[in-house]
Amino acid sequence: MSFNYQRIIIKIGSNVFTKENGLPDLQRIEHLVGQIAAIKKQGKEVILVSSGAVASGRSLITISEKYDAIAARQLLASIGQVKLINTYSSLFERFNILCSQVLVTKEDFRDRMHYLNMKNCLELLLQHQVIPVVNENDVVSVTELMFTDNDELAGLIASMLNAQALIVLTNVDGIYNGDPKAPGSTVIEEVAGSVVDFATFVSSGRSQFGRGGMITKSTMSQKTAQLGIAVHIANGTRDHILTDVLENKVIHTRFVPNKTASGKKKWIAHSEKSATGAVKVNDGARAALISSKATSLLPVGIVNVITDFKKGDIIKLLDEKNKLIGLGIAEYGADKAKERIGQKNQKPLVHYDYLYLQG
Ligand SMILES: Nc1ncnc2c1ncn2[C@@H]1O[C@H](COP(=O)(O)OP(=O)(O)O)[C@@H](O)[C@H]1O
Ligand SMILES: N[C@@H](CCC(=O)OP(=O)(O)O)C(=O)O
Repeated sequence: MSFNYQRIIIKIGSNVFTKENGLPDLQRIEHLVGQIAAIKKQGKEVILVSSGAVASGRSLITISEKYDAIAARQLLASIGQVKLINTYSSLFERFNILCSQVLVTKEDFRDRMHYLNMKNCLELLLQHQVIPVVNENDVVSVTELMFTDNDELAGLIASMLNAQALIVLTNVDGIYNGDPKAPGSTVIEEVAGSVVDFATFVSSGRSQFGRGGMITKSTMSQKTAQLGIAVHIANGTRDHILTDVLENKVIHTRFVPNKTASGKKKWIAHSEKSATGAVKVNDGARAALISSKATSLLPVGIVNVITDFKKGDIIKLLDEKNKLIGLGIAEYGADKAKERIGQKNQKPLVHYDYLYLQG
């Protein structure tokens, strides 16, 4: 059985982009671009999230050791991103495909305006048959402003664009049930349903040029799959890997997407700690929500926005006595919710399918 996804995010990790000597692996990149072009020619939409700015910078300049790691990374990435995008651009050109550069920061996912600008631009690029090449803006993202790594960024892009699948290419065959190098460790081929604690068998160590390691891949993949997006973790250093993953012909790890609304609710139920915003609802809304009828939270029943949030965030629903009634995914951000407080005939703030009510 092959996977017939229409919108696919492909993430190329530092370790796939880079050779052992820290320089870009141009042959590998060329081979991957050929496969992406073939996928695109089938009428599918592809968004590429690619690491490699620092590695590309390293191939162009040597910098003195007197600079600290942060300054060195900024400098290398700033120089290297030009080379990275030029490399992709000239390789895609061979297939008459246009690609574009999209550099983002963590802040762009927190700020609603930035979020919508980014989403609208990516949609527009896809409508114009362009392959967006996304990377973190390493020049401005330093220390706490940074994504854990580009896996986190790829997961956010996948849910923002409602992709069917995210393929994460790394330098191992998938997630192993122990140390990948230890004899007897095997690749976990399928992760479905209940939440798995990967920390028990995935070590926090990362490979030579990676940033987050396999733990962030596992956490991000579980979250993304719970939102209904399939995640495949596969070995990008193997030939024909993308076509083989899509044809289900190669061993790798697949996180089965949660297709049921109840599964999504289950995931939301575990997400109280990640809830960013909170709204207070009136007694009428409370009664409607906890009744046996499937009811969404409408602005007419909202009394107050207590803490701000953006579209897609998990928010807490509190009653008039500040008791937690449930959690849900916001269909729009706090600004719009505030404008609509108490108004009739408005779009639900939380759709029933994305609403979990405390028992
Ligand atoms: N249980 C495990 N299964 C697979 N890889 C693991 C595991 N534990 C640790 N790793 C390490 O995670 C690395 C991949 O993550 P990372 O360094 O972030 O790569 P990338 O740059 O491709 O994102 C592997 O090279 C491997 O050494
Ligand atoms: N943005 C950086 C890469 C960040 C990073 O290392 O991410 P990852 O490949 O996921 O470990 C770059 O382009 O060099």
